[in-house]
Amino acid sequence: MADLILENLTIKYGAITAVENLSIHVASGEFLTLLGPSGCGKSTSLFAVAGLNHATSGIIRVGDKVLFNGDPRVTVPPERRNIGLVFQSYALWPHKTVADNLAFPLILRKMGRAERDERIREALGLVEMLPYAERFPFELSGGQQQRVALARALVYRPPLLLLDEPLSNLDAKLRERARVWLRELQERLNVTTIYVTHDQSEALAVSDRIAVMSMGRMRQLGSPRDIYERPADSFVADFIGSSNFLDGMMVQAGTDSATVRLADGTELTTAPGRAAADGALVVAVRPERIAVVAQMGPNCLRVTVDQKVYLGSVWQYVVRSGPVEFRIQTTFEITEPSVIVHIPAEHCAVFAEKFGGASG
Ligand SMILES: Nc1ncnc2c1ncn2[C@@H]1O[C@H](COP(=O)(O)OP(=O)(O)OP(=O)(O)O)[C@@H](O)[C@H]1O
Repeated sequence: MADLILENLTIKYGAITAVENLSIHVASGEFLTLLGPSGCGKSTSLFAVAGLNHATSGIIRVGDKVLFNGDPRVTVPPERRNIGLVFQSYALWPHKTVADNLAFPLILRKMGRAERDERIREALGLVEMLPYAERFPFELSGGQQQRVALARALVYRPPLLLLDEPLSNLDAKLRERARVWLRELQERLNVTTIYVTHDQSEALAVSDRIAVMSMGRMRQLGSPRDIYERPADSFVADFIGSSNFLDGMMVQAGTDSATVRLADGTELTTAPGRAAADGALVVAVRPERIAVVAQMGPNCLRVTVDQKVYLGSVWQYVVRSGPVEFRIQTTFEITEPSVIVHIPAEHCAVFAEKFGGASG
C-alpha cells in the first residue's frame, strides 16, 4: 500500500480556478474524505489524481512514484496509474456478465485465464457477490450493481482507491448499511482511499480524516471529531452539522478563553478566538450543546420560546433573549413559555466573521 501526496495542486479551467493550492498527505491505508458543497472542487481533485483531467500546477505522488508534476511537466496516463475508481454511476458494461465486467481490466493487464478467474472469485467474494457472477447488470439491484462496480475497482488490487459519491444512487436505508460495509472492507484491505461526498453525516461516519473544501480551497483537514468539535472557521461550523451564529463584541480575549458580550447584554465565556478589528465577532454554538437548566448562573440566559418543532428523536425550539435569537434541541418537550438555558463555554467557538453561506 502507499501514501498519496498532493502538493500545492492547482487546477484551472480557463479563467476558473476549480482547485487552488491543495496540499494533503494521505497516509497508507487511510480513508480520507473530500467534503464540501456542490462545485467546491472535490471531483476535480479526485479526477486529477486519477489522471482524468489535467492539473495546472503542483505535484501528485503515490509513494515515490510521481503521477503528475507541473514543473518540470510530468503526466502519467490514467491507465498507468494503477488506481481503482468507482463513480456515482456504476458504469458497468450492460452486455457483459458480472464476471466478464471484472475480467476486462485484467485482460487489459494481459493476465492469464487461471489467475484472472482466481482474482475475480476473490473480488466478488469480498463484496459478497460471488453467487451473481453469471448475471447481467440489469438482473441486479442498484446496491448489488454498486458492489460489482467496487469489485471491478478492486480486482487488480490497486494501492489507491478513489470513490466519487459511490453511494448516492442508493436509497437512504441501504446507503447507511452500505457505508458501514464499505468502511469495513476498506479497513480489511488496508487500501488507501479517497472518498468524495457532499453528505456530511456520511463523511463523519466513514472517514479517518476529512478535508472540508469550499470554492476550490481546503478550509480544514482533521478527524471527524476535530471538524465537528473544533471547526476552523464559520464556514466549517455552518457546513458540518448545524450551528447558531450569535453576533457579539469582544470584551476580553485570553489565551485559554474569551469573554464576549451579546446583543442583549449577556456576557459569555467562550473558547479563545479572534474578533474583527472593531471587536465585532460571531459565536458559533450548536443547538444540541445548549442545555435547559433550573437556575441562572454563568453563561446562562433567560429565553422565551418562540417556536417549537417535533423532529422525532428531538424537539427543536427557536428561543429569544431580546434581539438574540437561536435554536436549541432537547429530548423532552418544553411546555413553559420561558426557560433558562446554559451555553457551555467550551462549545462556543469565536470567529471574526460569519462566512457568506454554505454555497460554493
Ligand atoms: N470541464 C470543466 N470545464 C469548466 N469548468 C469546470 C469543469 N469541470 C468542473 N468545472 C468547474 O470547476 C468547479 C469545481 O467543480 P467540481 O465538479 O470539482 O465540484 P464538486 O465539488 O465535485 O461538485 P459536485 O458535488 O456538484 O460534483 C465548478 O465551479 C465547476 O463548474
